[in-house]
Amino acid sequence: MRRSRKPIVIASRRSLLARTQAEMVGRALGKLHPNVEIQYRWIESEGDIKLNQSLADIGGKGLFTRTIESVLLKGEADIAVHSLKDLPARDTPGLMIAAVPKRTVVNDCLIAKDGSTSLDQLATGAIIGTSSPRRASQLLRARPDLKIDLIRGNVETRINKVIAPQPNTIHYDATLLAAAGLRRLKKLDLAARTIPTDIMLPAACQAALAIQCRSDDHVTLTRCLPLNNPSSSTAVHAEREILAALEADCHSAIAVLAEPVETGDELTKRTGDQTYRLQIRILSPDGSHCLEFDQQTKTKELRRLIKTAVSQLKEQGADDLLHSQTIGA
Ligand SMILES: NCc1[nH]cc(CCC(=O)O)c1CC(=O)O
Repeated sequence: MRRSRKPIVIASRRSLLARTQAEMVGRALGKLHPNVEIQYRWIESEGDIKLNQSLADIGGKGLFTRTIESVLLKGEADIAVHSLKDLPARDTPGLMIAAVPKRTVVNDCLIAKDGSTSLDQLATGAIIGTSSPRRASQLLRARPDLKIDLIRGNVETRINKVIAPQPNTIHYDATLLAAAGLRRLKKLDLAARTIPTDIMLPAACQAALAIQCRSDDHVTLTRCLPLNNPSSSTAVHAEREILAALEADCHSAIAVLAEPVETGDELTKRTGDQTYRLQIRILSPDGSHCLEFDQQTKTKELRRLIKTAVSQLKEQGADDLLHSQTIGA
């Protein structure tokens, strides 16, 4: 086959999950543009190098993504593929999200050494490895007896730290991981152990991928556009708007989920007049205080609902909860 057009260079982290995701996007782009060569640039991010420290301590959310973003800004790649939940809520100047592919299962999964598949099966005082304030506070809200211990490393490392620990290392009874990542890594038995969202609401943008490019690169933008799923995109942009408006950071125990509600109604599908359910949960580190928002609206009213949610949560004291110190700090 003749490959005459400018190649598409995709930048991504080197971790197995990041690589798998980048290759999923690469394959989809290859199918759309059979005459365009797809190349990859695998990049070591700061977050992957400083694995023994808490994410919150070493620079927070942007850590995994900013090295890759700088490669993109320098023109050394055309596209970056990220887990959208790892991207800061506001776009880096000069870059934009060109497409959000269809989002898969949003839940977290319980990975327990004894095979427990729900929180109530865990032994009293079980030690749960997580460095996520969101997961820790919701765990403690459901089960105040649990002990939380910091855990870091990529997905495979964390599974091994629980299931097959090295001698003389910290013992963990369980950890929580996103089902979406486990599925992409083909760990389907573990991905089946989902926790319902009424107990464990996911992080904003969990399970969604971001295909990012330079805002002025119209060729690449146009090439990526067919990979965009409009309802997943609307949902995650709503979630990012909420994080930005609340100025949530990596210390914040906040969960946000905007979900298209299945009405099954043909007219709704045709007119795109989709209903979204917006859920927000903000907690104190120990889970004893919890602010919640849960309402539905149509696409065209979503902006207004976000504003209502943000002002309501702020009135109820969200700022104090969001900026109090949590585990890992
Ligand atoms: N911060 C790590 C990270 N970023 C995205 C995912 C999972 C995949 C996703 O949410 O798309 C994970 C691991 C995890 O939380 O289990």
